[in-house]
Amino acid sequence: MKLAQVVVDKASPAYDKPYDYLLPDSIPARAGCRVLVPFGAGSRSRIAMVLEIREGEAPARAKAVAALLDPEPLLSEEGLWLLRLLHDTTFCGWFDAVRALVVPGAGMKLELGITPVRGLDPEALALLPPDARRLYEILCARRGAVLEQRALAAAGLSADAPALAELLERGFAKREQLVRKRIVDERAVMARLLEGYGEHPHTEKQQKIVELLEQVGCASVRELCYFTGVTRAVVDRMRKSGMVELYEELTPRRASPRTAGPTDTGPICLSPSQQAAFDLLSKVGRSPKAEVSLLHGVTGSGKTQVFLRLIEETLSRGRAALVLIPEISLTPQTVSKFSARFGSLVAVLHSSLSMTERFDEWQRIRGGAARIVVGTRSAVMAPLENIGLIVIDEEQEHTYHSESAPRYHARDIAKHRAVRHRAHLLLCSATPSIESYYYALSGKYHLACLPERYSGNLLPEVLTVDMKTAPLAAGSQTLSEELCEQLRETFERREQAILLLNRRGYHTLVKCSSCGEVYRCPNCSIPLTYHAANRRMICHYCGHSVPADAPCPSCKSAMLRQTGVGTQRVEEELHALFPDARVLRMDMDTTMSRFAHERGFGAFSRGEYDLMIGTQMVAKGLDFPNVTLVGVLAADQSLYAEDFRGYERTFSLITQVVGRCGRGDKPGRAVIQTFDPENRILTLAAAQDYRAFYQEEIGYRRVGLYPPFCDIACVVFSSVEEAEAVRAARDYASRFVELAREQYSGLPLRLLGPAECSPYRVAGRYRCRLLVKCRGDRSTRSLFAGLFEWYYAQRFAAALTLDFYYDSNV
Ligand SMILES: Nc1ncnc2c1ncn2[C@@H]1O[C@H](COP(=O)(O)OP(=O)(O)OP(=O)(O)O)[C@@H](O)[C@H]1O
Ligand SMILES: [Zn+2]
Ligand SMILES: [Zn+2]
Repeated sequence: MKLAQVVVDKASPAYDKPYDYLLPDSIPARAGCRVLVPFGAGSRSRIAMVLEIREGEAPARAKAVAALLDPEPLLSEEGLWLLRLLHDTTFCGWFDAVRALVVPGAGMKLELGITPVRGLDPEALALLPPDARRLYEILCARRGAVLEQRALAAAGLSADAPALAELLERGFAKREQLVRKRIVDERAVMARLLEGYGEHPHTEKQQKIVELLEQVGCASVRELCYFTGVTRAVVDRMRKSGMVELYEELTPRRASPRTAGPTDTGPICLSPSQQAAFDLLSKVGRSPKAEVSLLHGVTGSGKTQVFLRLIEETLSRGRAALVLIPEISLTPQTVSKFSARFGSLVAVLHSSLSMTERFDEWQRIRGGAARIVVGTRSAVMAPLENIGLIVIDEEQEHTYHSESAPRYHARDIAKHRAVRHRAHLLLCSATPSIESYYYALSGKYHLACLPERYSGNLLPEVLTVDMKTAPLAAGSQTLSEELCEQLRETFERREQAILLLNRRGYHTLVKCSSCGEVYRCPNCSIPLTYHAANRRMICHYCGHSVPADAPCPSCKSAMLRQTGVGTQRVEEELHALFPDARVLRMDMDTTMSRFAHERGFGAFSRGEYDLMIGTQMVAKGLDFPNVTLVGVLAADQSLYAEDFRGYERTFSLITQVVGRCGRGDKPGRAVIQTFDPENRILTLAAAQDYRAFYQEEIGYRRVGLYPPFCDIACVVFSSVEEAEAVRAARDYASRFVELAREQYSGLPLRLLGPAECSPYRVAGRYRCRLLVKCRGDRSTRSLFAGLFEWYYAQRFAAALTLDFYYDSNV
């Protein structure tokens, strides 16, 4: 008896596990294919992923697989292995993992459709209320099943109108499930049935198409062939005999800016220190085992050139390369470097691609046409084969950690894949994570260094301005005289400047001038931010907004005064101070549209602006040779995060932004404005002394027991009911202590909390947190798995959610 072990989409957590189904001989499913299976109450069809097919005894009351959805496996053997890895290490739902591995263009979903029951007694029809009758007539006028929402909309009825329930109850219509495949063809040739199709004699194959079209109304020819298993010729014959008509539907699509052939084909010449780093790394890359290296190079040292050479070498050995970059805003520059050198061998994957583009790229990777994949976090799952090199640029960036399920860290997945492929994993950064540097020093990683800039320039000279005493520029509340003087000189020399302000909006706080109350979001425990563009106060967590002239919520006084600064405010001050300077603002508000980054950075690099001001997206990775001044406003901002990585992040941010200037042939200078000039982190970042920062920080991590000396698991409970979140966190904590004592007594574990998250309330939900310091081994995972099982058996209120983050260190 053939059995298919499957995991099922939309299974509730308590039932989310592999199940065995009988696999009839008529269904040629393989591991990695999706199938339809009867599941749950009423045995409705659900989409499922086949993990494994084997011969075995059928379990009692086993059900059978109902249909095959993918004739070719969607997940390769490695894909299935990654699926298990994601599930077992991040404790996500099985289908969360499937979705992380499968490109959305290949996704499908089940939807509810309704079909009318035809040929009923006209008298019975006449007795229906008018709404129900209209709906019934609309259903009858269409072929096959109609999506519920669509039918209701066509009848002008709301979703809760009784008409639909009436039709269903009285047997005038049936509900049925439709599988909708969401493949997006570039230019889809669509097919639909023509009037009178039933009168033509037709073959069995043609009957299959008729049935499918009766069900879905229309479908692309590709989908028709795919689902029915017939060839295109069958459809063509039906067109000739007048049963179906074919028509073209254009899905809008952006021409990819990728150049076809490489435009930069000359040899990559390396400086002596780049050459030395390359020689070391290339030797590591030839090792028959998986290896990890850290390339630690100061800002502007040319790390990109070094790994471009490594990629070239990897390709010449017939192996593929995967390159991860932290943020989409950095993509245009990096991608153009790659396509210039490798042309269409490069595939690009990031989250702001359209479905079609992503699906195209995914197919080029799977088909082997693309041998280099460049992308953000999720690209680490790319179905690339025979990987020889994985590069993670700016490896310390938190964007490599996924904030929704599956909550994986790209670096962890990359490590596992490197082992599987016996590949070389190369981590690059000017400010590596403390963990990576620790491993590099301890010999677990290979370490290559680029101690000086490619241009031969020194690192920028840094001036720290104490905002408690320094004079402000005339008419400004945010810019010191010193910074303005530097800006003036830079503009006079026709050079460019970058200003970093780590907050968006105009003024951050909105305060009542009579009672002093700060205007807070009613759903979240954080203050609202004023945005001049639409004159509203907005919550950056949940999007809640109120008009700027709303009265004070506690005293109803209309007097609301704003304090603090944001990018818009600084932009206005700059316009007043430097009326001739061309200022480009880059923050989340100005770059919402898909191509805004490309346009903005492109214009800046062509010299169309003198000054770029923005949030952290202007701080990292960018390479503009004409930038000679960097200013940091409110440098202390991110120092006070409660997270243990707060210092690391601040150090990195400041070092990186300072590193944006003086990269060409002219020296750079940076001005850091702060209220806390004595602060150690700031002083170290100003000196750009990574080694000294590391020495301090690693001592603190060792004493406080933080990574790399342990792993950290974070369990967050949230609910609209405060008491519920608190109780769940407490119960979980006591269950944890019990289990740890009874079954895992030898494990090194430390439980902290429950404590309130910061902010405590987001989008109306209260959030409580437990921290567990632990060691990332099998027993620890089994302890957490046991706790999950316990949790789902507790029948906590459905509105309560548990989020689990595991912060492992490579
Ligand atoms: N071997 C080389 N040949 C020609 N140009 C080079 C070479 N190495 C570096 N450069 C140039 O030096 C500049 C800095 O290089 P790159 O952007 O790779 O630095 P980086 O180490 O990635 O810096 P950061 O960490 O600050 O992003 C770039 O303009 C790059 O083109
Ligand atoms: Zn007030
Ligand atoms: Zn809010």
